[in-house]
Amino acid sequence: MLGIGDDAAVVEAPRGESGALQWVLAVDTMVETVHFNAATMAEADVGWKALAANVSDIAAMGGVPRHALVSVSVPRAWEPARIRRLYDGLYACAERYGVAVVGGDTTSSPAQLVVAVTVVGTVTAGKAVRRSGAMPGDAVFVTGPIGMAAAGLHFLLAAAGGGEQCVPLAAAEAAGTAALVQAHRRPAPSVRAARMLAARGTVTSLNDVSDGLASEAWEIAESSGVKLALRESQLPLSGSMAAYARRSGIAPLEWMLYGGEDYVLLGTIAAKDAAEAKAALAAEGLPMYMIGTVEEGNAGVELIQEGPHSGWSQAAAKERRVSLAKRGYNHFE
Ligand SMILES: Nc1ncnc2c1ncn2[C@@H]1O[C@H](COP(=O)(O)OP(=O)(O)OP(=O)(O)O)[C@@H](O)[C@H]1O
Ligand SMILES: Cc1ncc(C[n+]2csc(CCOP(=O)(O)O)c2C)c(N)n1
Ligand SMILES: [Mg+2]
Ligand SMILES: [Mg+2]
Ligand SMILES: [Mg+2]
Repeated sequence: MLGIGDDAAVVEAPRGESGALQWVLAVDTMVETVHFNAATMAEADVGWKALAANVSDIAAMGGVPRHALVSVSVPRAWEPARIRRLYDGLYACAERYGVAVVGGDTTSSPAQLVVAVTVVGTVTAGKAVRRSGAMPGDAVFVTGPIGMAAAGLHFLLAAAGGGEQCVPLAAAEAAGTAALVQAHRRPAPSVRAARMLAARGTVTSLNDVSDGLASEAWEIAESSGVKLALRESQLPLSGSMAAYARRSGIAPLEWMLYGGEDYVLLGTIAAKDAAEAKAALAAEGLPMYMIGTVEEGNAGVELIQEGPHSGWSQAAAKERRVSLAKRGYNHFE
């Protein structure tokens, strides 16, 4: 009802077509040197990703993102054109996901750029999907490949060589890493997939992958009081990521489990609906990868690896289980 221009925005309380709605609220912040630097992201990418990370949290509740408030703290030295470009990217994301930017705040910053976005969404009353509903027997799934964003970051930092120039996409195209760089700069949260899955009523938990698959799996495991057993061979491995990992001498599994910033959804679904849900999403061109199962037991995450492998004990020749560390991106380590 009232957007930018007054002390606060006014929005109509939502009324659902088939019943009451509830608000879904989230905020996430991006800080220069922590979440990006001059080499890894152009201004427009920062704007896109700051909103996308929030849209992803709304998706992870099974909600629809609707309004955003954008707080920017801008270094004094910035040309106005730079902040305009940041907003071009932010508005491109807003348009893509049907979000109305209804306000925000602007301050100077002594040195670094900080962007904090608050998103308001809605969900059918009582239908928000929590992290706590996973049940033994459920199937575990993700809605997209993982590890690509971390691989993209690795490429960008290497290509920048410590310099301040934003690495052009053409450099990534030449190196065959454009998809990785775009996964890092322009994540595409799974809003449509989440809506479709939540509507089926068989999805028991959801969490978006910001800090890494292992970390998000641990969050579901702890919050649901279950064990998640992930099968390594089922993890969706992007071909370009695997190729770049090989060239860089890095184990792709490290990026897939602990990289983060994928902004795909990790979730659990009643086993009897898994195949049908996957087919329903596929019909809309949306991926859904079954990557494991929920088991009874102490909260934790295990990875099932398939052998044989040199170095494995005889008993573990065919497959073995390893506990995954509760590790991922941590702001204070
Ligand atoms: N400083 C804070 N004050 C109050 N609540 C907070 C604060 N930081 C986080 N929370 C709350 O803790 C919960 C988990 O937050 P967290 O930021 O880990 O979630 P996330 O956005 O999914 O993860 P990420 O920040 O990695 O994207 C949320 O309910 C969030 O609102
Ligand atoms: C220059 C640069 N260095 C490191 C990283 C990696 N990184 C930063 S924050 C984060 C997790 C998500 O953040 P949050 O938990 O705040 O949502 C990750 C994986 C990066 N993106 N850019
Ligand atoms: Mg957060
Ligand atoms: Mg989240
Ligand atoms: Mg988040």
